[in-house]
Amino acid sequence: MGLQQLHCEFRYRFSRFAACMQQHRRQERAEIRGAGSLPTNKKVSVIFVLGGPGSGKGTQCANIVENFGYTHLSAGDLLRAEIKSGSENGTMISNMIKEGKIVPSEVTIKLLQRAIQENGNDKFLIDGFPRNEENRAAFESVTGIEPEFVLFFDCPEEEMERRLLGRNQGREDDNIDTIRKRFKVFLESSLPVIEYYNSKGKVRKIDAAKPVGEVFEAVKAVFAPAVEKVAA
Ligand SMILES: Nc1ncnc2c1ncn2[C@@H]1O[C@H](COP(=O)(O)OP(=O)(O)OP(=O)(O)O)[C@@H](O)[C@H]1O
Ligand SMILES: Nc1ccn([C@@H]2O[C@H](COP(=O)(O)O)[C@@H](O)[C@H]2O)c(=O)n1
Repeated sequence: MGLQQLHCEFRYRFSRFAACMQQHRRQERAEIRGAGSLPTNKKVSVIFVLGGPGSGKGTQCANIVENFGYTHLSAGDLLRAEIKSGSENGTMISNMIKEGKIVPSEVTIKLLQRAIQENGNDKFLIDGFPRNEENRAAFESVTGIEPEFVLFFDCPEEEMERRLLGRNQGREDDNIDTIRKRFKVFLESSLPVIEYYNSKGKVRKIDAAKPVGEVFEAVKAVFAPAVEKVAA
């Protein structure tokens, strides 16, 4: 075999190998979707709601739901419900939450997938997710969903600490030791995700240190133009 023939043969074999790999990866992604009973063809619009612990995400999500027709999915609430349900992952999740650590993405994503699938709405506020780069990349590759934008509640630590210590909802992670751990995780793992979306022009930053009503005025200004566009 001449050198040129050898080169052609190599190129042919390599292109077959590359096509094979591509097909394998496509199949793998489809299988993961199926395994999570994910909406394979449900078209949804998603907004990620991010911010430090106690920045007021849940409070503002309730206002957005009431005014703009979204469904609120809190990753933390779904994890707490999973513990209560007696799931085999319950003890692991409970230990992670007590330590302020981030639960493995596959667990949280399955819960989010199920909640999206079971809900009749097609507009979701996903609160407290993605919490780190692994959450972000896994969600995108498993669901193929990209957020419309990220609503970021920016609040100083002292104010968040004051709010969490006064929340009084019996949460096991609202104690000073766990709160400090959660702040550390937010700074080290969650802020980089917000920076990632910021570099793509997707972050809508809200000054969350103000009173609830004033924060919601700023939130409305983010949502209202989108609603006006649909109505026009
Ligand atoms: N703008 C605000 N001013 C004062 N208190 C607030 C404000 N927003 C929320 N709060 C109060 O602060 C506490 C934390 O708020 P919320 O639960 O909405 O925060 P969060 O960001 O969802 O917290 P987490 O991430 O821990 O779930 C609650 O007791 C809430 O009533
Ligand atoms: N994507 C997530 C979201 C939450 N957690 C764990 O739940 C705790 C409470 O979350 P809140 O949003 O309700 O404050 C959080 O500290 C994590 O332990 C998670 O692992 N992954």
